[in-house]
Amino acid sequence: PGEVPGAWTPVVLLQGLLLLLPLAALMLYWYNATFHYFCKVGFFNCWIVAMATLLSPFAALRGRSVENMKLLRAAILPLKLFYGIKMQVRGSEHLNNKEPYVIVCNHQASLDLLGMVEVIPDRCVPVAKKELMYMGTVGWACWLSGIIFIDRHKREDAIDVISQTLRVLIFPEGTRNQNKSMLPFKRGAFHLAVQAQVPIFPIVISPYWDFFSSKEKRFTSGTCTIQILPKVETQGLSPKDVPELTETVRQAMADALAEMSANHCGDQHTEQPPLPRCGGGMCQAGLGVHCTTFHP
Ligand SMILES: CCCCCCCCCCCCCCC(=O)SCCNC(=O)CCNC(=O)[C@H](O)C(C)(C)COP(=O)(O)OP(=O)(O)OC[C@H]1O[C@@H](n2cnc3c(N)ncnc32)[C@H](O)[C@@H]1OP(=O)(O)O
Ligand SMILES: CCCCCCCC/C=C\CCCCCCCC(=O)OC[C@@H](O)COP(=O)(O)O
Repeated sequence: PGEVPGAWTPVVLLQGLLLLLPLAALMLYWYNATFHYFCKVGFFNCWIVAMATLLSPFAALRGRSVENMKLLRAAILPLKLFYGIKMQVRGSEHLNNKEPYVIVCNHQASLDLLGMVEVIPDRCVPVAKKELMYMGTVGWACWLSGIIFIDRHKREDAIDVISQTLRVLIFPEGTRNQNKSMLPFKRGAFHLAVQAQVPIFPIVISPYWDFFSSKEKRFTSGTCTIQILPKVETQGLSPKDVPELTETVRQAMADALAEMSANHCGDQHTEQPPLPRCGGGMCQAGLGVHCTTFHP
């Protein structure tokens, strides 16, 4: 008793186990939501690292250039197909603009990259935290693509770096946020637009609740809507207008997010914290947003 019968040597047992392992992984992938989630997130990260490693040498031939953003986009675009995520872009006609501008977008998760590459115009670069620069070949690929890195703890340096580019995509929440409401906005993007007197394009990516949640470890397929809102002009505005401008844009984006949430997720309504209302000054300054929307 206790002895392994002749044919069942440890080697055979090991072989059997090795055969069973992929099968067990496959079963887990289909029937265990958490395992499914980690596989998909793992694949996302591996894809990014692999693509960055493959493409960086080609990008390096050109040197640091916003033209390399095209390579980066091409590498990320197919990911939505692997994940079965349908991207719907609304309002893309608003972005037909040859002049400089500042794009502001809500930031939920790394998955925003999929939405970002759908809409980011040519020669426009995102602003990212400097920690991304140290992520091996990923950081190198980002640097080669002209992505602007800021140290969020060094305000003066960050302001200085952001001010040097004028076709820029900024996540004004400053960090990832999957809550039902948007975080208060950082003001850098709005100062930049006012200083350069260029318009702001607000972009809202619909909530991922119905197919992705890092808290609940859920990642299925689904539809994501990217809404490009009408541009907000800054001509004639001065730095003192920045706080009101920031709240006006945030409110327009919060309204769009609330509408998308209601359409997407039936019973999950967004909870918007009370915000300063769109003031008369901004409306009179012709900010290009429909203030009626802000006074329900
Ligand atoms: C195959 C290839 C693989 C590669 C794939 C990878 C691709 C990745 C690409 C995408 C990356 C996306 C990454 C996203 C992120 O990393 S999000 C994190 C970083 N982003 C931000 O932080 C957003 C930008 N932040 C700002 O603009 C901030 O305003 C900042 C300048 C950093 C200052 O922040 P902070 O001090 O925390 O807060 P406030 O905004 O409240 O500002 C404080 C006071 O400073 C005044 N201020 C701000 N900016 C200016 C300015 N330009 N000029 C003058 N004054 C300014 C502001 O008004 C505040 O003062 P008051 O309170 O108004 O008196
Ligand atoms: C040899 C070294 C190898 C390093 C390997 C690194 C592995 C990294 C793998 C994949 C990286 C995916 C990068 C996607 C970046 C998406 C942008 C993003 O979401 O950044 C977070 C930032 O917005 C806010 O950060 P916080 O929410 O404040 O935190």
